[in-house]
Amino acid sequence: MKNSALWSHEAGTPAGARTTAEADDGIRLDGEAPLDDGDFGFQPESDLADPSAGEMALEERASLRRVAGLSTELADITEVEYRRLRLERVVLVGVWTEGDAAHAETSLAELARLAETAGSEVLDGLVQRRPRPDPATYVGSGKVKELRDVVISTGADTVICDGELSAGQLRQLEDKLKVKVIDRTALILDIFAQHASSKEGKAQVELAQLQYFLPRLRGWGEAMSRQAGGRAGGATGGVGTRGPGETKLETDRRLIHKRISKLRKELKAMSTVRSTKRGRREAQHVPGVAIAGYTNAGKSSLLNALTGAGVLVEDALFATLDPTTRRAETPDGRPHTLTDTVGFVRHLPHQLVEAFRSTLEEVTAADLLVHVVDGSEPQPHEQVSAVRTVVSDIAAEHGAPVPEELLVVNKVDQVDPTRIAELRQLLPGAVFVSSHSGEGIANLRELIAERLPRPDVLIDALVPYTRGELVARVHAEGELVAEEHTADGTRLRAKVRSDLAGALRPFVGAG
Ligand SMILES: Nc1nc2c(ncn2[C@@H]2O[C@H](COP(=O)(O)OP(=O)(O)OP(=O)(O)O)[C@@H](O)[C@H]2O)c(=O)[nH]1
Ligand SMILES: [Mg+2]
Repeated sequence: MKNSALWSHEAGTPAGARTTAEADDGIRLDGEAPLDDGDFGFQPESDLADPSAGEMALEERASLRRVAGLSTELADITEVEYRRLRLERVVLVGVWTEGDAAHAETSLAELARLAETAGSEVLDGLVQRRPRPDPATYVGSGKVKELRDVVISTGADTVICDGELSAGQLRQLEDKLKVKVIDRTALILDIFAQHASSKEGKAQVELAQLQYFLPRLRGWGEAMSRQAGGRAGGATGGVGTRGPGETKLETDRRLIHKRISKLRKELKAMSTVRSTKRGRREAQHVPGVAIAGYTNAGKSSLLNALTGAGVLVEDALFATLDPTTRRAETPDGRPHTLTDTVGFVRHLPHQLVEAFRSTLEEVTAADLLVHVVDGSEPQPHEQVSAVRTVVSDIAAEHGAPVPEELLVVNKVDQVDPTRIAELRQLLPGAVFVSSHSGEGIANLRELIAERLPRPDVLIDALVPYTRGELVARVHAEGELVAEEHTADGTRLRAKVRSDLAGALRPFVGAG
């Protein structure tokens, strides 16, 4: 008992929950009141007259929230109905293996945010302190009964575990708890499924879901179909009937494998289109800036603040899945691109990292990484390191160097000055901005300009009038020092990149 205190969150969001010792082996976290309406807390910005593309997308998303049980191309596979999880009233449970109480609390609060983003109502949250998750039931077997009591007393229909569980763990827990059990990975995949809107995004999510699902087909599928049978009034067999037979499982597995390879092929074609586009930008020597960071840090808001792009902003996790690229100019007039990217999270499911490879390449292919951190978060440095881990993993996988990083602390309008002073210590070298108030944005533009790669070869050339396209390229790509129109052509002194310098070589020193 000593090391296995069950913690409890009352209904509602545990963010900012108080901690009160209750008994020697148990602590109850009395949370705040539950969110009173089914809304997800978006405050439309009243100062914007026209709805931007992002706002329209948001409206659309809001009106389409929680569509359950959609059939898909794979509808003949029994388990596929679970690909869109029907989470309604959930109890969260985590195993706290290391770190202090605050860590356990933050982790569960994040799980609650994820669950709410997926559209469910969080009824309670429990954390068990133990050295490692139980191999059979995730929480200790003794605690499963306690968890069952919480499920009964709250009327929950789903339990969400704060980790990635094996098929066996999921099945055993479902057997004992008699409600649906899912893990953090499935929850994140569900959010991605709800938010995917482009063809590429949808294919990426489906691939990730199938890959997650495949190894869990047998054990989990059995429990699931039994449960579904019970809920659906016995259509596929009531409680106690067996799951899909071995032959059925084999068929399902084959179908899923087939679908996976089809998706892989499609994604490969789409990624070629994306890299061709990027290649064209690179060929034009337009430097690329990627805006990356933890989910909900304000990456899309920052893109909007820097370019007026009007992309979707939402107080939800993983609002952005499709990268948006906008052209921008430095204050001294140099063109570059800014790309808003998909957010990161602690322990980003590896299936998603793999499926979203081409999207994530936008990050590692950038000349500069603007790494956005939410300054109002209690543990921003942990989010910073979670992001850096994913970025360096992707870079290593591609054999690419990690792009230079500019750390930006956002939402300073929500942070008091003492905390800002603390953050300056904690995150040295960071720039402080507010995408909402515009504070620090001009300074950020200057810093981006400073950090962007500059043309570095100084040339002095006399370009004949028949080669006007070279003069145009110097204007577009280089930094002009002096220009003079002579009888023999245009005399240019400029700083350019090495390949343009090469093209100009025949005319260097000709005057
Ligand atoms: N107070 C305040 N809120 C901000 C600021 N920037 C963004 N937000 C809010 O933070 C939430 C998330 O903003 P987004 O721009 O959607 O964040 P994101 O990083 O793109 O999120 P994902 O795409 O979901 O990963 C929204 O509710 C924004 O209104 C800021 O400077 N100040
Ligand atoms: Mg976003």
